[in-house]
Amino acid sequence: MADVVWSIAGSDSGGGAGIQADIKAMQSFNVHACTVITALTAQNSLGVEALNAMSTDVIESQLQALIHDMPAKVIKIGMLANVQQIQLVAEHLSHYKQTWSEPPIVVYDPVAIATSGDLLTEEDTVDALKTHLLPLVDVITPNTHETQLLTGVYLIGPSAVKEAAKKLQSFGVKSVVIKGGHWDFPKGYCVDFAVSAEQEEYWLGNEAVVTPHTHGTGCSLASSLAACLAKGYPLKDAFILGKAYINKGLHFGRRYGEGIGPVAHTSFPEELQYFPQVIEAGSWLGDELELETPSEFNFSAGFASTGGELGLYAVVDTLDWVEKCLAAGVPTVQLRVKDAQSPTLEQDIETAIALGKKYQGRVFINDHWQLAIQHGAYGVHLGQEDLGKANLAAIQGAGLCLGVSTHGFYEMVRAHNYRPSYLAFGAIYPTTTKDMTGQIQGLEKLQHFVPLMRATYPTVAIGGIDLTRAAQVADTGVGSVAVVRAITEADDYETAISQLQVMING
Ligand SMILES: Cc1ncc(COP(=O)(O)OP(=O)(O)O)c(N)n1
Ligand SMILES: Cc1ncsc1CCOP(=O)(O)O
Ligand SMILES: [Mg+2]
Repeated sequence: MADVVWSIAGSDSGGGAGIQADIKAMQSFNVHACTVITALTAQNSLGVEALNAMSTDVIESQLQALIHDMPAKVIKIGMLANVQQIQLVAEHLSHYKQTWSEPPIVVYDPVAIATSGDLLTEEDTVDALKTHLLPLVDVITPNTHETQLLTGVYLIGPSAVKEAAKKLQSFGVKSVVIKGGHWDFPKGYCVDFAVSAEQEEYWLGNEAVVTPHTHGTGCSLASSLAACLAKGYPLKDAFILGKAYINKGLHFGRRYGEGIGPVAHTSFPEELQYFPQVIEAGSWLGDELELETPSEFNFSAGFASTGGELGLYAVVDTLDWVEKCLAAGVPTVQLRVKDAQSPTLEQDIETAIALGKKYQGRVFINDHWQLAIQHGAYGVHLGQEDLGKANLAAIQGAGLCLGVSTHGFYEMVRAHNYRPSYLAFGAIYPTTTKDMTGQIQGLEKLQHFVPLMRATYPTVAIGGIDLTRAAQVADTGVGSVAVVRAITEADDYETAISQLQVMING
């Protein structure tokens, strides 16, 4: 199925919000937008002059036209003008969810009040939304006003935001994204909260972009998030990309009429400056949000520098392979021993570090950071789940380099909080070396990861890379290619190493 997203929403004659914003945002993420128009607003940059709701027959005919010809991966819903519209759309969604072989993901941006302050829906709709629509919604993206309207929870602080999100989930919504654009907490910041269907909570935040040209931000965020979900990105990635897209759009927003202008529609965000921070416990924003388990880690200090890109990177599990790779001129080697009970673990780590010194190669130790510090390794490689467990301050204090695995945009922005020595992106292709189910990134995503991070970090691509794929991976501009089987299962490992080196280094 092609990446088709439907927008069920109102038309904004001023071109800044509603259907018009949705199409532009979806186009920026290279998905195809189909539209079902629920209302025609007569609107300009100064406000809403009239609202003409479509009859349910007109909405029904638009849905019928799309159902068989262009079924959606994601259905994004914006303005629903009255109870009849809510009931009709809910009936359709319920039917699609039960009968489509690939049921659509439903994203609902509960448009209630325009940026101008004008009401965009009849007042008796809240009960109908709760009864009919919310139980069918996979992701809801209300702003603070809409959250308060739907939940009755007044957002006086971070715990109230969490309480409101839980209440939305109690109405049947799976995941909740509460946008903090109108919240101004902490002062001058824009902080958003998300909780997933699995109850994982996280906050994203950045300094508020100061501009009057904010019309259409809500619709555009929900549409970019919907587009990313249609491309198969996990919600965390879709959300952080949506935020970056809006921040960039606010930066380039401009006036077209007498009043406030619309958020600009630009392109897939590939500039780190527009991305929000993933807020960690122990950081300044984390403290403001009263996040638990404050860590002693100094976020701004950063880890030792590798002095440049890492070139061919061999990930191996024996000393024999460490030595063969170093002797064949591989500049970066990782000892990856997954058996923490191995009786020779410490000895192997010590010897691998000594071999690195002998051959003047960089030897990273996977997982076993205490032994790496103890024996003076060049560096340590850790996964995302290790970031909260390992003593990063000790690794930093001992002057070791730190490499961090990332599997998507959210994780790489999170890793950026720690200012590591390099970032690894994976798995690019399916691999039999490690179970990476649900974490295959593909070349297209790598093409976005590299420009985002290359100016700030040495970059590494890993997972399923072999001689047939290394050239196209290197073409993305990634600084290093990490491989296991391409070396250890090669007929002639030395030839494989030299061929890989040529592909990577040109
Ligand atoms: C260069 C490089 N990138 C990624 C990984 C994966 O590390 P991690 O996420 O810690 O998983 P395990 O390797 O421990 O299974 C890596 N080892 N090296
Ligand atoms: C350790 C690891 N992390 C992500 S993919 C991977 C294994 C890569 O192995 P291969 O190069 O054999 O596909
Ligand atoms: Mg590991």
